[in-house]
Amino acid sequence: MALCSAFCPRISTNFRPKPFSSFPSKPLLSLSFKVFSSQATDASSQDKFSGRVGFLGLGIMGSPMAQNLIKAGCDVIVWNRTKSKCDPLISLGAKYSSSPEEVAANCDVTFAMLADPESAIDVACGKNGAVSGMGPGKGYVDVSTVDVATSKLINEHIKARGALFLEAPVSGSKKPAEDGQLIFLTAGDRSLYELVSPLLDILGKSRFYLGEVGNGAAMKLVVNMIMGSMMASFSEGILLSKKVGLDPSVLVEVVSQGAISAPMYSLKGPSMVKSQYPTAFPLKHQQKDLRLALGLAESVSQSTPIAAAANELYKVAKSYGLSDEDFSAVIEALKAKSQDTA
Ligand SMILES: NC(=O)C1=CN([C@@H]2O[C@H](COP(=O)(O)OP(=O)(O)OC[C@H]3O[C@@H](n4cnc5c(N)ncnc54)[C@H](OP(=O)(O)O)[C@@H]3O)[C@@H](O)[C@H]2O)C=CC1
Ligand SMILES: O=CC(=O)O
Repeated sequence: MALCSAFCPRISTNFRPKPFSSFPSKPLLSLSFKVFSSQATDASSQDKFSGRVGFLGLGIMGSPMAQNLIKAGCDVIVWNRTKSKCDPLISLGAKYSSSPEEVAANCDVTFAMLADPESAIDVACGKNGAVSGMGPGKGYVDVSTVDVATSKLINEHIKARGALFLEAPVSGSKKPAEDGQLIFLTAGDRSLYELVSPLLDILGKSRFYLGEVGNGAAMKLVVNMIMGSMMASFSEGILLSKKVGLDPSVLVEVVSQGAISAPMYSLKGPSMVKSQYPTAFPLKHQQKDLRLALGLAESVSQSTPIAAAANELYKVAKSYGLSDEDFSAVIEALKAKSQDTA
C-alpha cells in the first residue's frame, strides 16, 4: 500500500517549552531531544522542542497558529508579505525578519502557511526565499495545502541545501487553528517529524505520518475534494427544501440528528440559511483544492464526476465575486443559477 499510515494521537496537553532567554542558538539537529513517545503520559517524560521557530504566512490560519506557538512559550520569528499582519504577533513577543530567507537563516525550524502552490513555491524558492536561508541542521515544515508536484519541488530545493523537509497540511479551519485542534497530515523526513511533534501537538489534536513526500498533500486534497462536494450537495438541499415550502432551518436540524450528520453542516447551516458567510475557509481556496484534487485524479485516471461538478459550481461562485467569502457561499452560485434559468 502506498500510503503507510502511522496514527499518533495527541498526547501532550502540558508541554512547557523553555523560556525565550534560555533558547540555545546552536543548530537544531545538534540539540538534544527525545523522540516523542506515544507511551508518555507526563511532562517529565515528554520531549521538549527548544529551538527557534520561524513562521511564514500569517493569514486566517497562519496567524492563530503562530500565536499559539508564542503563547506556548516558543521563540518565534515571523514574516508575512503584508507586513502589518505581523504586528499583533510582534505585540505578543514574536520577532520579525524582513524576508523568508532571513527567517530561515535565524531559525532552527521554519513553518510556512501560504495560499496556494504558486505562493508556496515563491516564498520557499523565489528571490530571498526560505531555501536561501536553509542549511544542514535546519528544517522546513510546509503546512500549506498544495499539490504533490509542488511539495516535491520544495522538498528538492530544501534537500539541495542539506536541510530536512516535512509537508504537513492541516485539516481543520479557523476555529480549530485558534483552539489548537488541527489535524496534521505529514510526510517527508521522519526525523524532522519526530523533532517537531511537540510543536504539532501545540497546534493540533492529532497527527498522521504518511511516509514519502506527496502523500500528505494527496491525503489533504482527497479530504478537501470530499468536503467541497459535501458543501455543494448541502447547498442544493437547503435551496430545494426552501423551494418546496419546507423550513431550511428544520432541514439543518434533521440532518444534524441523522447518519449524514457532520459538524460542518451544523456549523455552517444556520448562517447559510440566513445568507451569511463569515469567512473561515475562503471559497477561492476550496476551489483551488478541488482543482488540484481533479489534477490528482487525472494523474491516475480516476473518475471523479461529483468533484468535477462541484468544482464548476465554485468557479461560478468565484465569477460572482465570492472568492473571499466563506466556501459555504457556494450556495449563492446555485441561487444565481436558478434565477438565470427561471
Ligand atoms: N482557512 C482555512 O480554513 C484553511 C486553510 N487551509 C489552507 O491553508 C493555506 C492558507 O489558508 P488561509 O490562511 O485561510 O489563507 P489566507 O488567504 O488567509 O492567507 C494566505 C497567506 O498566503 C500569503 N500569500 C498569498 N500569496 C502570496 C505570495 N504571492 N507571496 C507571499 N505570500 C503570499 C498571504 O499573504 P498576505 O497577507 O500578504 O496576503 C497570507 O499570509 C491555504 O493553502 C489553504 O488552502 C487549510 C486548512 C483550513
Ligand atoms: O482546508 C480546509 C479545512 O477546513 O480543512
